[in-house]
Amino acid sequence: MPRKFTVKVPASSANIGPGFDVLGIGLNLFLELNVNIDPSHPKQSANDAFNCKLTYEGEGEEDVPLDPNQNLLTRTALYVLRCHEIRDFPIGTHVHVKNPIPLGRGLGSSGAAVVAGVMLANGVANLKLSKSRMLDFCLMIERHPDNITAAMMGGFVGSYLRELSASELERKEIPLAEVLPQPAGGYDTGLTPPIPPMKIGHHIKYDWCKEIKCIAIIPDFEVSTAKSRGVLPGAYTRSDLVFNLQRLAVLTTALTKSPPDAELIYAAMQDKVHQPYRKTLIPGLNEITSSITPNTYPGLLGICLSGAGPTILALATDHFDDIAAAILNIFEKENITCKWKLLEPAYDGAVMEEE
Ligand SMILES: Nc1ncnc2c1ncn2[C@@H]1O[C@H](COP(=O)(O)OP(=O)(O)OP(=O)(O)O)[C@@H](O)[C@H]1O
Ligand SMILES: N[C@@H](CCO)C(=O)O
Repeated sequence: MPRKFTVKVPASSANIGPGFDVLGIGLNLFLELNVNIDPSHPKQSANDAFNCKLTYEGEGEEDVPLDPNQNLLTRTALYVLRCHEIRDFPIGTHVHVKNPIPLGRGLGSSGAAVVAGVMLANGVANLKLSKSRMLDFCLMIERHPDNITAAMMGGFVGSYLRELSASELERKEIPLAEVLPQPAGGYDTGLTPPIPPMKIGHHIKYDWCKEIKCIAIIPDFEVSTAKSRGVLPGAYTRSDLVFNLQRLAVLTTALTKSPPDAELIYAAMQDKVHQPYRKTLIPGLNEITSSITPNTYPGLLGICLSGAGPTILALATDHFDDIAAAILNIFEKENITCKWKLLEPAYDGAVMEEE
């Protein structure tokens, strides 16, 4: 019997200033997979490894590999399938990807792809995994929970990885290349995929004051998360950690209150753990986070780097065009062009709809 279903996964913004690797917001920009399984069309092109034909439109269409052996989405799905002793996609699987999330810009494109890959495996093989169990699989691949949790669960979330026992650590502290061998056929060499321990990630969904909108200013260059993590120090001073913890504690509640308190939120979105180090990768970041304030721009609540950058996230209740123009202007002085989007939280997170 032919089957059709759709998977939709939101973009996300992580950190929100002081909440490095902790806070995330799912955003209403959705990676979409249209999945069609028709056993009467077993093989359609030379690239159809593992019974899967992959087609793609949108952000990344020039660069994203369409070989299921190489593509992050299908490699993730194959990892989950192999953990359930399933070798291939069902015969005649066609996955069409529509992606509006820019790659390598700090809007959680890789987190969305990983979540979508896990949901794809769950859907094609009817594994009936809960969202919480699917999160475990995602966290084996992307090992900071902020984007992944926001993409899977939606809304404004705080998350942590639980401390694992020594025997669980043996299974989790596995090189990424063993979880996601590239090509995905690496499992054929006899490697058994490492099955995730249960409940690796824990999260809480905060309320969100609905008047607060999210302005994303997206520069036209990429900064890979790996590179942006590479510039961070291995240790911090106590005063810098306390600075962030104090603000984090205030921010998670400040963003739930109506009307929002701009002075409180602006100060609570300051950070000393990642943004100061990342300004070497993102020209203009320092000026943007220090010169555009609620005093000079009414309606603005706070500004931060989105995820690992280079996108800037501004939270605001009003005057969105003026705030975006001020940020675009600073980037322009650095010869950086940008596009911008007015977004809102994606409250429901990832969804699968069967036709
Ligand atoms: N839809 C997709 N299909 C296949 N691969 C993707 C897709 N989206 C992202 N990727 C892979 O993830 C990489 C980008 O991941 P990276 O973590 O560097 O940035 P990001 O997730 O966009 O930003 P951040 O983690 O800061 O929010 C891309 O270069 C590509 O390899
Ligand atoms: N918390 C992560 C988000 C990017 O994936 C970082 O800032 O590096």
